[in-house]
Amino acid sequence: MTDQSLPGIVITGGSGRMGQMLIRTVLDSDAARLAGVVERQGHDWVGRDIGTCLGGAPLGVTVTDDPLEAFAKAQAVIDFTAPAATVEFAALAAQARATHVIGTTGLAPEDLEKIAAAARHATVVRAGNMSLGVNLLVQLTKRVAAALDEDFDIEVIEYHHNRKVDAPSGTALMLGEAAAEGRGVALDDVADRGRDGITGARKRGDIGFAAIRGGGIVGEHDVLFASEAERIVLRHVAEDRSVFARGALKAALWGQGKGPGEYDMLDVLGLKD
Ligand SMILES: NC(=O)C1=CN([C@@H]2O[C@H](COP(=O)(O)OP(=O)(O)OC[C@H]3O[C@@H](n4cnc5c(N)ncnc54)[C@H](O)[C@@H]3O)[C@@H](O)[C@H]2O)C=CC1
Ligand SMILES: O=C(O)C1=N[C@H](C(=O)O)C[C@H](O)C1
Repeated sequence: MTDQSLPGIVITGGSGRMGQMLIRTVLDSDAARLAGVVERQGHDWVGRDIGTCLGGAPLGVTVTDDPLEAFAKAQAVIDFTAPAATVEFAALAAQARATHVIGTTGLAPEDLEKIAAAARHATVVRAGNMSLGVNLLVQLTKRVAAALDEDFDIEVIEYHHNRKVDAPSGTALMLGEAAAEGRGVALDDVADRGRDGITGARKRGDIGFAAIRGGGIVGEHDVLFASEAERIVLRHVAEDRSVFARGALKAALWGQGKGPGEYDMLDVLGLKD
């Protein structure tokens, strides 16, 4: 029997790679209960019990395509879907006063504005990577970039599976932001996000990005600092998606009782400078 006093969590995009991992993580947790699962309209899981969708016994949670109805019965929403869906969910989670944990990447500036508006009414935790390791790497990147001058070229190289739809990855952008902050510059002024053809020599001070896509790679990120005489590489490898799901659940629980506002995983993990 599920303990109804535990915080109720809704997982959006429940059939996705992250959605399934998140559902299993919540079901395995002693600190939270699965309050709902949302999928897009027309998806063949809608109307079915999530336990049977996952190939097991019924769990008494029916997959719905009505996000507001699900959010209204929950304390938190964990959302790893797609930008258009996440913007819609941000407004609905705010309406339901549920903590909104956003893992979705590829968000455009106008999407971020809408999420910021929702965060005036509810707690939002958003990060392009929810793992402990990457968030430590963010802080390390900032420190190394601050310690080195522009004799060191900075490149962020990311590796992902062949189904990923956005580039650079959300993590690569977090690492680029950290490197820029360490250097005391704005990333928008120095980012070099695509090289093809006669590009000319590399511009001193630029922060470059490269995206590799292949097979089932879960997610790997290198931050390269290269001078004429030496190279430093900071690297994170996600061996499986559970690192993201565990971080997201931690964020959902951390958000309980927090006031409205937009937070990130550095807040959740206590890693802010
Ligand atoms: N922040 C982090 O730590 C991580 C972020 N991600 C990001 O999470 C997102 C999802 O990644 P994956 O699970 O690999 O993708 P996926 O394509 O396997 O899953 C996305 C799911 O969202 C569902 N969806 C789309 N629109 C919807 C709507 N309007 N309503 C309900 N459900 C909807 C889809 O049907 C699908 O099940 C991507 O943006 C990815 O970059 C992935 C891993 C870690
Ligand atoms: O799409 C993915 O898979 C991942 N997306 C996130 C990103 O864009 O950085 C995090 C992780 O690397 C996996």
